[in-house]
Amino acid sequence: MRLIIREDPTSVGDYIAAYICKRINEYEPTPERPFVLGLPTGSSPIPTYKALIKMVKDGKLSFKNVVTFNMDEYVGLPRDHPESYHTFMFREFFSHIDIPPSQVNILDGNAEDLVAECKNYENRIKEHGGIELFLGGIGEDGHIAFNEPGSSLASRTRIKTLAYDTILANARFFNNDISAVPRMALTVGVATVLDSREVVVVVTGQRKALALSKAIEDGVNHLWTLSALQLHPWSLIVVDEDATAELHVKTVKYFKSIERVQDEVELAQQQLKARGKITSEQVGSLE
Ligand SMILES: N[C@@H]1[C@@H](O)[C@H](O)[C@@H](COP(=O)(O)O)O[C@@H]1O
Repeated sequence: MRLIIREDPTSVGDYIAAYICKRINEYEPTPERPFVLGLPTGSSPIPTYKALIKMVKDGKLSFKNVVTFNMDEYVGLPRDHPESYHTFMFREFFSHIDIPPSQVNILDGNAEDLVAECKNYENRIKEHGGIELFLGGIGEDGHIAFNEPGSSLASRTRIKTLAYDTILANARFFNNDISAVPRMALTVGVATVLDSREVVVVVTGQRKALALSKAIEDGVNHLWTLSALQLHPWSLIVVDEDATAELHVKTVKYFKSIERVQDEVELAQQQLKARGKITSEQVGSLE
């Protein structure tokens, strides 16, 4: 696992957007071999989406050959509700980039058969050859997607009842009316995220500091589902200074030092690639 620390949420967004841009461009996606990208909602990824939109507008990046899978969706909220994750994703991102809407996958929280909807979603991901890079966010209780505390670390896409903490946290999007927050959601599972070839997680703000320390300084634990990332061979968490408030100084120093080494390794790999010694797929990463 790597941890990248940046000054504020805007710099975090810029870093992640540049990272995703690089990955997509290196992959050289085509209609036959699209780049499969997992995406989150929430306020934390908004600076990333803004930076990605700018890259598309500046002609540095295209989503024409990208297929996306969103992490989660509320159950029972009309698709055109301002707080549905469908609405969120088109408002904050998809409407501003060049992705064909047919390449966007978002769970349908109004499906007649929710269990079948979840099963089909997993199958669709498999049919696309799995997710290349899953971008995620976390809740204050350390949940990734809607994998609330106590979720199985082997979980797959399914229906979840939201934890009271999450309902309280998300009430801010529903005029602070707790009763308006849906009680259930469809969400990819922890194992669905872990199956992705690469996972990048955005964590910003002091209110996420405890979750971050539990996820990276304590052991793998289903009460802090982000901690499952410790089992992933290629994961990256990008945080702002506020989110590091609960980390040990030693932890922060360690991760800052490996960022420098990572840069050197990446440069050496790019040089090998430029000299035709390795392919794009072989350009590795340091864990
Ligand atoms: N289901 C979503 C999560 O996927 C998201 O990570 C979290 C964080 O939201 P924010 O970034 O607004 O703190 O919100 C919801 O709970």
